[in-house]
Amino acid sequence: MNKLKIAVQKSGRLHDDSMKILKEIGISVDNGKDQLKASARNFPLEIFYLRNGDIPQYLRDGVVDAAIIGENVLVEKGDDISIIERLGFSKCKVSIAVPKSSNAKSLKDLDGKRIATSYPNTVNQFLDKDGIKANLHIINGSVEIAPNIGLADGICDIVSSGSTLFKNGLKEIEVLLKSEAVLATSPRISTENQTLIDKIQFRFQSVIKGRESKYVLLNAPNEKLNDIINLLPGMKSPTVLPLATEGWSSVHSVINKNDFWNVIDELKANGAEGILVCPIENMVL
Ligand SMILES: Nc1ncnc2c1ncn2[C@@H]1O[C@H](COP(=O)(O)OP(=O)(O)OP(=O)(O)O)[C@@H](O)[C@H]1O
Ligand SMILES: O=P(O)(O)OC[C@H]1O[C@H](OP(=O)(O)OP(=O)(O)O)[C@H](O)[C@@H]1O
Ligand SMILES: [Mg+2]
Repeated sequence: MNKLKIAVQKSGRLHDDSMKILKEIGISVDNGKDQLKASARNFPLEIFYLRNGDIPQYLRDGVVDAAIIGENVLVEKGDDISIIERLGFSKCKVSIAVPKSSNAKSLKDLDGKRIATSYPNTVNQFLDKDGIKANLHIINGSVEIAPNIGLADGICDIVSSGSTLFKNGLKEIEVLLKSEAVLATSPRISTENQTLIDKIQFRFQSVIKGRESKYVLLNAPNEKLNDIINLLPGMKSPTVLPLATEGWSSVHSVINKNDFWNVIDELKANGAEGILVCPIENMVL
């Protein structure tokens, strides 16, 4: 039987969240940690466990049909690869940083200087855009140490919490790009497998929408129902059911999880009581 081949990072920062989201879209695999390939039990799909940095080439060659990969890796070496879904995890930045004592305020100030990085193509794209030149020192890891050992005047690397920069006496001066895990597809995907990826993409969308939303239940005095409903628009409109207690209703709605904290005080001020906020597994619109 024809199977969709999807790559995930073998080990590293993307692995666990990639496996988690595959599980949430209903793909179940035997623990494949020590295997390089695993078959799903309940979908025509094979998972290939690969290095994140190698995945763009596998996609380009059509060895895999799709992949969960860091967007920054596609900027670096996969600008011909299509992103079909942003997955909302492994969020980070690719930034320029310099020693705290440096006067440089942006990449432009590193004209003619030395920059250490694992992302030379990305840095070059931005250098070319600004019409400046720098000497790139390409290293595979521990980039933040380079200025301290006299190897570079600045660095370009991944920044998330900023603690690695801080520990190495560096400061961020420019964010080149923001990145998150994405679902990307091969330019050589077959029509048959495109149909399978469409099915999978729909499932990813349902899970991501669900993760962004909360199901809210509350009790409201009837005279305040309209005000409360206006605060909770819901997917179509909120569900309103009478409570056994005269003059009260139960209101059910779906709300963006970030919006909830913005309306909670107003809900309470309008007399809402017994507010429950529940996670949503999937949301099919
Ligand atoms: N500190 C971080 N916080 C959030 N996301 C990060 C962080 N560091 C890296 N990432 C994201 O996770 C991806 C994988 O990072 P990781 O360090 O595990 O592997 P890698 O060294 O880039 O890849 P490989 O699998 O080729 O060894 C990166 O491409 C980036 O998108
Ligand atoms: O801003 P922070 O939260 O400190 O994260 C940034 C650090 O995380 C990544 O390294 P990682 O830990 O993945 O190690 P690696 O260089 O071996 O991949 C990245 O290369 C930075 O060094
Ligand atoms: Mg890393």
